[in-house]
Parts: sequence; C-alpha cells; structure tokens
Amino acid sequence: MVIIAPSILSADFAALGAEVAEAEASGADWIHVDVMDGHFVPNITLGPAIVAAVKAHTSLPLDVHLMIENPERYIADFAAAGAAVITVHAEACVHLHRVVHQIKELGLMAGVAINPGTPAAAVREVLEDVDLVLVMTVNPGFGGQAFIPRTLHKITQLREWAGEINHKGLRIEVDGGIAEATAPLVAQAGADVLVAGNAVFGRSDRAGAIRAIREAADGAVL
Ligand SMILES: O=C(CO)[C@H](O)[C@H](O)COP(=O)(O)O
Ligand SMILES: [Co+2]
Repeated sequence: MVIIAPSILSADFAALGAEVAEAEASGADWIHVDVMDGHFVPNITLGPAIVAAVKAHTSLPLDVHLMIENPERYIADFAAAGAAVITVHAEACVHLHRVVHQIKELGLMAGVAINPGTPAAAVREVLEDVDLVLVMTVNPGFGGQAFIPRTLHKITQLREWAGEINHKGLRIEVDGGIAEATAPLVAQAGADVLVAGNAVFGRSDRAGAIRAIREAADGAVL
C-alpha cells in the first residue's frame, strides 16, 4: 500500500490550515512540506513557524523536505515544530552520516533526498541508517514541473540494495510530476511514498485526485 503525501507547495498559502485539514479529510496519508532557502534551490518558501502552525490543523505525519544548505543547523527547530519525517539532500550535506543520526536521535524518521543529476550511489553508504530515500523526479525548487523518466532506474536500484541488506522497511519516496499517469511507473519501480502537489492541490476535487493516484499506484503493483 502506497503512502500519498500531498505537497502544500501547491496549496493556498493564505489558508494552509484549511488546506491541510481538507487534504486529511480527502484521504491523504502524510502532509509533505517543502522548505526552500533561496540558496540550495532558486526559491524561498517557509520555516519552522509555519510547520508548527500547520501541525495544529492536522493529525497526519508532517513529512518535511529540507531543500536548504547546512540543514544540520535547523533540524532541532523542525523537530520541535512537529515534523515526523525530516529529509535532507545528500548534495547539501558534507557529513551526511552525522546529519542522518542527528535526525534519528530526535526520534524522527530520517530521509535522504537525491536530485535527478545525483546517482543512487550517493546514498549507498547510509542506506542501512535511513528510514527513507527521496528520489527527486524533477529538479527541486518549484511545483508543477514535468516528471523525468530517467530517474526511474534509481528507484529500482535502491529497492535492490535494500533487499541485499535486508532493509525491508525502507521507504522510497518520489517527488515531482507525480500524477495518475506517472504513479504506476514509480510504484512498479519500487516507490511507496508518492508526493503530489499540483495533482492534488491544483484540483478542486482533492479526494478524487488522491483516490486516482492511489488506485493507479496500487493497481500497478498488484
Ligand atoms: O519538492 C518539491 C519541489 O522541489 C515539491 O514537493 C514537488 O515539486 C511537488 O510538486 P508537483 O507534484 O506539483 O511536481
Ligand atoms: Co518536496
């Protein structure tokens, strides 16, 4: 069973409380929160205060995707704000192993993300330590971009490595351009957490959108 995590990047930022409450009522499993610093990616979004504000409007796990430089400086703040999952970018961490353990020591799920131009091997040495690998299926920074099919082989490779080290619980998340049409491709490759921004918050029928993505993904792995 896949986890569907709507990304609030495509929600109405002036009504985030109502938006996440509606996503929860519409069948979402996690809420994906995109944090951008204007340095690691060419866009700026939100910080821990907004995460804490969102947390007050949903009981779903908050899946915090840090697209920031020096993420180790802010992990405690996002944990205190109510994050359940914190994902850092491999490209942003000189001491990736240390940062992963910093997240785990706070009792959270630890994730590592890789950009489309980064090989799966960039996370191989910490695969035993992480709860989740996020394979970016677009270049991070903006919602509403087209899915990059070349990323699919990395999902397959990571699932294979997880099997070799008997890491059965490893979550493989995909983010960017995920919709009804692309969900079967990533699910077949081995992804089990699907982030969708535009495909959920860009539609008025959020329940229908979430259902369609879920059915497309689950149908592909039956
Ligand atoms: O991390 C992100 C962008 O950097 C977002 O989570 C992602 O782009 C979701 O948007 P969409 O589903 O519209 O592509
Ligand atoms: Co994201």
